[in-house]
Amino acid sequence: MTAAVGGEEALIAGFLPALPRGAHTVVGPGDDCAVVRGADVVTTDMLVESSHFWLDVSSPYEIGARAAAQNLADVAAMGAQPTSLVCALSLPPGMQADWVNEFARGLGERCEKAGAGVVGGDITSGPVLTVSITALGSLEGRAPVLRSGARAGHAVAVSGTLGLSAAGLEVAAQLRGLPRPERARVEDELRRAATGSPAAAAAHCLGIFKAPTPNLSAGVAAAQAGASAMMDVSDGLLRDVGRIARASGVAIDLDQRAWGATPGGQGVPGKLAQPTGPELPDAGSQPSGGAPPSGNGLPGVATLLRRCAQWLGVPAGQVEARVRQWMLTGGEDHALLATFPTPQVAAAAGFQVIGGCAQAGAPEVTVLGQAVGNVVQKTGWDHLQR
Ligand SMILES: Nc1ncnc2c1ncn2[C@@H]1O[C@H](COP(=O)(O)OP(=O)(O)O)[C@@H](O)[C@H]1O
Ligand SMILES: Cc1ncc(C[n+]2csc(CCOP(=O)(O)OP(=O)(O)O)c2C)c(N)n1
Ligand SMILES: [Mg+2]
Repeated sequence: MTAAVGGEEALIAGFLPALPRGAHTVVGPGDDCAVVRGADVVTTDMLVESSHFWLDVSSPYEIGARAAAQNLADVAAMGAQPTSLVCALSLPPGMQADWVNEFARGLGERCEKAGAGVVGGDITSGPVLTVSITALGSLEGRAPVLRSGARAGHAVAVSGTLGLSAAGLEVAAQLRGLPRPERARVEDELRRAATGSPAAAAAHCLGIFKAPTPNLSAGVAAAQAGASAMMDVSDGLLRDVGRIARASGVAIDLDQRAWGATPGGQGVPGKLAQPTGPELPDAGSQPSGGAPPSGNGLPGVATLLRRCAQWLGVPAGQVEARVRQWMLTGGEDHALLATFPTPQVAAAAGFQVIGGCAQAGAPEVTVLGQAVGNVVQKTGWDHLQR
């Protein structure tokens, strides 16, 4: 049944039961406004078909989950506890009511897990599917963790994964380029892939692209531990590190821990993504089939990305450079990026240290002391400059 058949009211009545009420909700959906407690921070992010997702790749459940995750990560990045969210949907002609119900289920489940209610929204029609979310959160009496609090001597650290969504986007693009029967065969291969195989890595990255799983509780943990600055990585690590550096008036140098290698270790020289520039050490030569990335931090992420690169057919000599590019410039895993007074404080909050802050001097962001232009061509995503 298309969403149009029962009209707006029937559609809304159909999916409302899938939406969590939330512990901070005084008045939920159904009136002109919701009334919520705990609205110290507010953020909004839109997702637009073909700019953020493809309807032939992501399920409605995944698009709902992703819309929630992207916005909840912004709340967490202030050191706030997400409390509530409103969701506006613009539906293209012919959309099925079941599609909207599944979207609501994905959105609702992620919000419920995060402790947030879905307290209202809007439905309209338009040429492409558009989702617009506004999320609110409570600081629970703490000061917000801004982008501007990093100081010279502070450690730079992340919680979560880097580069998986960017690699997953390439998997999605490769699938979309296949003729129909071949695509079905490859999708089946991804579904059945054996643990530790390149296909399993590709399937995992594709899953993160479709519905990222940021570690939302790390936001409050970082704030409680004394994080000095924080944001979520949506546009790419180097680009977003630059935003903290500029807001705080510090210089930030990242080291090889950012792409899963050991600092000062005997890295095997790897090729850069560009033909020119100095060589950086790679993350060593963990073979595919090594330990799974879960619980293994950024080195585990690099291992997974190497396997995904293999599945994508990246030539062996370019794999290390591609893994580095994904981890340094890929956004949308929505990892939390924070600075802490010391590396020990960062580690105690569950963050992985990837660099440090120094007195400002140009350039603001360097990688092992090198200008980022020597390391990658683009630092991240910009909707208006692609
Ligand atoms: N249309 C807009 N009107 C007002 N402020 C905006 C608009 N678009 C973006 N901003 C603000 O600019 C800043 C940067 O936006 P953005 O890069 O989207 O941040 P984020 O990655 O946290 O979503 C944010 O503080 C955001 O609120
Ligand atoms: C179909 C498709 N193409 C490309 C991308 C890649 N992409 C889209 S937006 C984006 C960066 C995040 O931007 P935005 O949604 O504006 O988040 P914000 O910075 O506002 O948090 C990236 C890497 C994608 N997710 N989907
Ligand atoms: Mg935004």
